[in-house]
Amino acid sequence: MKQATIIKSTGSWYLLKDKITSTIYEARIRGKFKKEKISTTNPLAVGDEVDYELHEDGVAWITTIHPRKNYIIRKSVNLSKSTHILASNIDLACIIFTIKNPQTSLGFLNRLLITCEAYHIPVLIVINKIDLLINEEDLKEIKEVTHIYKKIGYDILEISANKNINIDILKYLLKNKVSLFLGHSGSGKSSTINALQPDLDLKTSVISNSNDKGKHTTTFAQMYDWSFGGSIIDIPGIKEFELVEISKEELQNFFPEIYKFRSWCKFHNCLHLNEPNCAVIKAVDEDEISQRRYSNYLKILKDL
Ligand SMILES: Nc1nc2c(ncn2[C@@H]2O[C@H](COP(=O)(O)OP(=O)(O)OP(=O)(O)O)[C@@H](O)[C@H]2O)c(=O)[nH]1
Ligand SMILES: [Zn+2]
Repeated sequence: MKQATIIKSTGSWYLLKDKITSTIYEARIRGKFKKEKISTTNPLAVGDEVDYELHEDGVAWITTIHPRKNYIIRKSVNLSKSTHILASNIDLACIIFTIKNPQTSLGFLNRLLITCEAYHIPVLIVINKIDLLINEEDLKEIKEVTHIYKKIGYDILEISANKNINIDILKYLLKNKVSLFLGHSGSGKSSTINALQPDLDLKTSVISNSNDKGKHTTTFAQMYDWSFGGSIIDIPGIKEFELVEISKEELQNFFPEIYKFRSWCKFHNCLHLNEPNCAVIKAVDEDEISQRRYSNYLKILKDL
């Protein structure tokens, strides 16, 4: 049986890349196979590992899809109740964060982190544009941000895409992994990708939907290989992740440092608001949990 990775998925046809030869084939799945997976509008997503048979006409027929280690979804635009899998089997999400030009709020960073936690995607926080940080205040902020997130256990790397600072280290961290770049508009995702590999040139594939008289265009995710090993999944239109649907009770599970202390709270259903004998509030008072993170937890909790 031949094995491959899906590198492009439009819902009706796919591109896959053979695991051994790296040959790319147009691929299809049988109708029966499709119907078994009714909960999503697309049975196969970029990143999926599959088995296939190559037919004489050069078309690869997908026979099996391997279990996904993780995936990200988006609510379908047309069918509000169903979901659409955007990508799967992601090894690393690179969150591009900036202290200034533009200033990325910690709230925004936290929302991306919560989403990655919920999807079980490992994260690297990349602080870009460090060439701009020259005044005392900026340097203090970068030190504090680094301290807060390192203490929780997140990996952090300072870079400058434009001044080529630490790009070699980033390359090393991305090598042989399937990654995803997330961040605010203007944070420097494209610049960073360009610094890593100038000739990569992510092309946004726009395909018009023939049922819609060509008016409607849809963009699809696609996987591109790095020349240094590994690949990046480009998902047009997900400049920023939306917060996944989570309940008030679940939120704390996605703040690793709150999750760590919760079992010592007096009440098993403690939300760490103002309950008596709350181990999380105590940890905040003792500076074991960052006040800024905790405040943001409360804010997100309130908004849920
Ligand atoms: N000073 C400085 N500017 C940078 C750096 N990286 C990116 N920029 C600038 O920031 C601006 C935005 O960079 P982009 O790479 O387009 O940002 P993006 O995240 O891809 O933005 P969207 O496509 O809107 O999501 C550009 O003017 C870049 O030149 C850096 O390391 N230092
Ligand atoms: Zn508590």
